[in-house]
Amino acid sequence: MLTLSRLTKRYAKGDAALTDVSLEVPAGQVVGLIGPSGAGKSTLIRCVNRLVEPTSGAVRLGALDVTALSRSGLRKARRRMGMIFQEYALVERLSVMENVLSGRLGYVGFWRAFLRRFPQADVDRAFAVLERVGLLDHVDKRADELSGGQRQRVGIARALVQEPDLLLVDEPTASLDPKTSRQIMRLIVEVCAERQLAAIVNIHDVALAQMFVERIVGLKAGRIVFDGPPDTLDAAALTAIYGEEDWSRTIRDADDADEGPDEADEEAPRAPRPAALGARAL
Ligand SMILES: Nc1ncnc2c1ncn2[C@@H]1O[C@H](COP(=O)(O)OP(=O)(O)OP(=O)(O)O)[C@@H](O)[C@H]1O
Repeated sequence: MLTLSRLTKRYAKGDAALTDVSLEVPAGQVVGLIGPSGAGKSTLIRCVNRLVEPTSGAVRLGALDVTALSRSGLRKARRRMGMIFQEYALVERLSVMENVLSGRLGYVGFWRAFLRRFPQADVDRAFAVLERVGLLDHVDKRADELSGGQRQRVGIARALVQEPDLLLVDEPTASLDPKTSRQIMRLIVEVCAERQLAAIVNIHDVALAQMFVERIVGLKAGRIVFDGPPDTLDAAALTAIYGEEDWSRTIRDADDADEGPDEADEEAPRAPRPAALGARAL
């Protein structure tokens, strides 16, 4: 369980980017974080692993108070938090396998990492995650020989090889075509279910989020203004998040929601809709 309690971030000279954000994400749940540009989505994700230091409030992962950790404690805690980026953040001249193994750097000593002598158990783990993301045939390819979708699969494998409890995902599909975007979202949701990972996915594409995640959180000007299942994200909620607009073409109505994505061979996992997770009017 990831717990954010009254998380606030005020950048130097800036207004508050996050104000009193409280959120609980249980193991296995994928939250789609939506909101207009500048709403604080990236700041929120980065405050969780303290790439950005929160000004106040607390982040807990299970029983661990991440906000109270020293530098060395934080290094260890970050092993438990996999991060996936929009631009993949791969080392272009390194192979797929080497990029994935870099996810184990938090576990191996400096010299082993420097000499790229990873323990066999790490190599075995890397093969296993590469098989899961469908890249076993590409392990020796250089990262710069891959398509965008394949690169993002490497990014996902690198996060998974850490054996995290939590995935922090920042715009994973922003550089991908619509079909590849669905495949990547599907993969993220599936691996979170398989491994019982909590995840926060920062995503601009509302329809894509609605298609795959079981819970949507809407941020506006650093505050949570919506929290509920995707089929409760109606015109009023979208207006609360983004402002006045004709939302009729954006909203997936209940009938569409039951149909799921259109490719028969790529049925999206039906996100559970826990009865307890009602929309919060905020
Ligand atoms: N390093 C920084 N220094 C000062 N202000 C910042 C910094 N990073 C972000 N901000 C400000 O904090 C606010 C939230 O920014 P953030 O990048 O978290 O929003 P976002 O919702 O992720 O936006 P986008 O969807 O455009 O990526 C914005 O007003 C932004 O200008």
